[in-house]
Amino acid sequence: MTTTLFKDFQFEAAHHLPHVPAGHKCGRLHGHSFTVRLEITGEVDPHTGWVMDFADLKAAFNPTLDRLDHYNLNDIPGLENPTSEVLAEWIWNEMKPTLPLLSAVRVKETCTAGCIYRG
Ligand SMILES: Nc1nc2c(c(=O)[nH]1)N=C([C@H](O)[C@H](O)COP(=O)(O)OP(=O)(O)OP(=O)(O)O)CN2
Ligand SMILES: [Zn+2]
Repeated sequence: MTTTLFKDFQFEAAHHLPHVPAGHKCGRLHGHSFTVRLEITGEVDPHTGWVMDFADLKAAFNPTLDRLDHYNLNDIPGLENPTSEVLAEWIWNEMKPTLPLLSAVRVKETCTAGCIYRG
């Protein structure tokens, strides 16, 4: 039976959305405390009792997190239109090669808004 585990990460970043209608609040430069949840789905190893070590998940994501934290997301190649949807897919594409068990990326911009990308 498969099990899904997750780990949450937080980073601060600025962005604006270049394709919103004129006057839309998100066309202006502003910032968020973003939350990213990585989900990993796989078999629980009967010896270790885990799908993978949370510490290994953290170590795998840290280089990507460092590329996002305290940057203007619009300046990062691939994030010129940094909606939650685009960011979630971008993180998936960054992480899937090193985390083959990755099953979902959740991005939250605010306490009440976000999205989930499942590949
Ligand atoms: N589908 C999407 N819609 C919006 C995105 C997005 O990434 N995908 N992003 C934004 C803005 O980045 C905005 O900063 C966040 O939107 P919103 O939830 O409206 O922010 P508020 O904190 O102002 O929300 P309230 O609940 O109204 O206080 C916009 N839309
Ligand atoms: Zn925003």
